[in-house]
Amino acid sequence: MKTTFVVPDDLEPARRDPAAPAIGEAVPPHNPRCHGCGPDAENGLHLRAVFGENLTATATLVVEPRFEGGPGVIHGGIVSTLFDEMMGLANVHLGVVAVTAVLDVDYARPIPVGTTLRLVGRVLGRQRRKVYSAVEAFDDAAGPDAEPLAAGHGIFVVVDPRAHFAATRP
Ligand SMILES: CCCCCCCCCCCCCCCC(=O)SCCNC(=O)CCNC(=O)[C@H](O)C(C)(C)COP(=O)(O)OP(=O)(O)OC[C@H]1O[C@@H](n2cnc3c(N)ncnc32)[C@H](O)[C@@H]1OP(=O)(O)O
Repeated sequence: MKTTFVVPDDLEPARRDPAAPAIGEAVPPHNPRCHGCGPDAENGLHLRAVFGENLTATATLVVEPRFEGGPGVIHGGIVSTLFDEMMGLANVHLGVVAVTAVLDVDYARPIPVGTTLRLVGRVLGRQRRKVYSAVEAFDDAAGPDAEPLAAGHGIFVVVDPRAHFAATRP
């Protein structure tokens, strides 16, 4: 990967919220209308992620023709959306509400329509209100040792949801 995103080397360890659903359980959607994970989002991505060890969340997604950008390949904006969402879902381990401040995407390989992607989001650590997270997308058919097709990083900032969404929630 050729990203220039810098992960600080002095991150504080992130701690799992004891009240979070157990490892192996589904990550609850943060908003039923969320375009990434919401079951009620018309035309949404409907990602279903599962909590994993080491503050990870994993999901699979088939690249449907409606996700096409260049001929026969996934649109880069869809990859960005998947990455934002998968890191946001991994952050649920922490029991905080954190919104995206920075999203960095390394598009390493073209991803053909029809590919089954395995998406793995992971919390790297914290720095005051910031949560640093990472994500990778693999061809699920390529086996466990395959290189990622794309990878990303994010900085999420912990907010008070009542104040942050006060003006916008229905
Ligand atoms: C009751 C209601 C129920 C609700 C139910 C729950 C809903 C749960 C929804 C979850 C959602 C997740 C889903 C996926 C994630 C999205 O897609 S979220 C949507 C996209 N993101 C947004 O809309 C965020 C828009 N931006 C903002 O609101 C504000 O810029 C932010 C991010 C909150 C930061 O503003 P702020 O609170 O004033 O923070 P500020 O004090 O400036 O900075 C705090 C720290 O972050 C750093 N920082 C801030 N911005 C940046 C930046 N752009 N670059 C680098 N560093 C930055 C600062 O430098 C500072 O760091 P330190 O000084 O500690 O080193």
